[in-house]
Amino acid sequence: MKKKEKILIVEDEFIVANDLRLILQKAGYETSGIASSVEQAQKLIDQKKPDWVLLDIILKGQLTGIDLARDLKQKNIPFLYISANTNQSILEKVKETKPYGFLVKPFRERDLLVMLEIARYRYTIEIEPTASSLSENLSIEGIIGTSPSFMNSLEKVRIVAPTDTSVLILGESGTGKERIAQVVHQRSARSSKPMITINCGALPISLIESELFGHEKGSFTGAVNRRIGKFELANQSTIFLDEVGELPPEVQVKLLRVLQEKEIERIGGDATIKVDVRIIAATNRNLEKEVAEGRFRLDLYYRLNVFPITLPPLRERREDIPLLAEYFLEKFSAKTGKRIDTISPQAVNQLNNYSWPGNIRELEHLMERSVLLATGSQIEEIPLPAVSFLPSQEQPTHIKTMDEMERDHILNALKICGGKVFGLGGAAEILNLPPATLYSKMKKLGIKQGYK
Ligand SMILES: Nc1ncnc2c1ncn2[C@@H]1O[C@H](COP(=O)(O)OP(=O)(O)OP(=O)(O)O)[C@@H](O)[C@H]1O
Repeated sequence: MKKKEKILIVEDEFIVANDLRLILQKAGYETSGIASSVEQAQKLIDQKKPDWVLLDIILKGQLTGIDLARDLKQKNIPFLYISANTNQSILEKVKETKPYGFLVKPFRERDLLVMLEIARYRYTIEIEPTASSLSENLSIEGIIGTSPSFMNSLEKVRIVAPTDTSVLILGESGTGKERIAQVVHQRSARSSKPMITINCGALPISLIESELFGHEKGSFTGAVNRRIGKFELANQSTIFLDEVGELPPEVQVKLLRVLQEKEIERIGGDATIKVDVRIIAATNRNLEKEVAEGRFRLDLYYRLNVFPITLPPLRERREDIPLLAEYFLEKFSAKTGKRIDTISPQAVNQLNNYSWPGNIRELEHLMERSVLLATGSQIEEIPLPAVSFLPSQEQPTHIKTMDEMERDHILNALKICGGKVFGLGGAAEILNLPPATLYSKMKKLGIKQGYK
């Protein structure tokens, strides 16, 4: 070993912790101390900056080793679990944190040292490519995310971007469709000209046509000047048709004609104008359903759906939440001049447990608000909207009593947790309540256990 690596032991059983310390020291490692709770560990991490962390799962206090692992991931400190707890639901959570290993207690000295050696080897060979692929994502396009589902979409972007093929970007609101459209354009031979964007859902029908194709002076009341439409402006560049699913049928026909003929006519004009435009369209609607229900033309759907790219909702790429949160934290602390560099484990917990109906945009706004509200150097709490826990049909129509509110809130937490009350991923955890308190509240409010 060239330099003595510093290892922090996070373990609440003193005898095991001390044993670990002796084994490590004998093998030539330096120990950065012993912590028996997440809070204590965080202090030691800030003070001693360990190279590795050995992590037990159940610790003193409310937070577990898995909560700390999420924090370590953000700080890029590698870790290994040492625990007797091998219950399947815990292992699932453990896997999500991507540890460098898991040692089952009780263990022999040799088991620990071999696991550590392999983990250190893996870390040194992995850290390089990980850092460079991340920095490529960050610095070239400002696109954050390394989850498999998102990487899959990015791979499609890389393949289609340099071609002239039409692209259809699908995904819920706020998943980054416009951002990805920009990347497609920037990575194409058309990038020297700006991409022209039109939001098909934001214009009254009477204006869309003249927005898209332009009009001649005097062609209708109010057309006091000639106007160049977006298609003409996008000549030799890319046009981004956002919310294409909102286009009214009359305009769908005209759009189809442009795509087929590659020429436009300004309203009130008689000349046809050749245009060379690459099409990127996006929608958060299910276009197949729109076609089936007669709201979207099948022939236009075929024209647009040449190369579909679906962006996953944030709740299906949860691994990316901490990365994105950190990215926005940096962005907004730089913007406001506030020095905020960490997110508390409680707040990380909130981020990880929320359903993100507004996807990346919602996360971006919440991080901006959190930065504005923060008073110290850490984000303590994320101001999540309370009502989004309520399914829309249960939105309050009368003023509820506090008991009713509490009952609804607990029922919703239970629903999200699949009826699980205590333990990891249980309602007590996401409500930040001791299980006994939650049980007594449930009893008082008449909520039966086993509710799903
Ligand atoms: N991968 C990403 N990394 C960093 N920021 C992102 C990423 N994807 C999206 N964003 C940011 O999230 C916000 C929402 O993205 P965008 O407007 O592209 O979503 P959208 O799917 O087009 O939304 P809508 O359907 O509501 O128009 C933007 O501020 C964008 O810059």
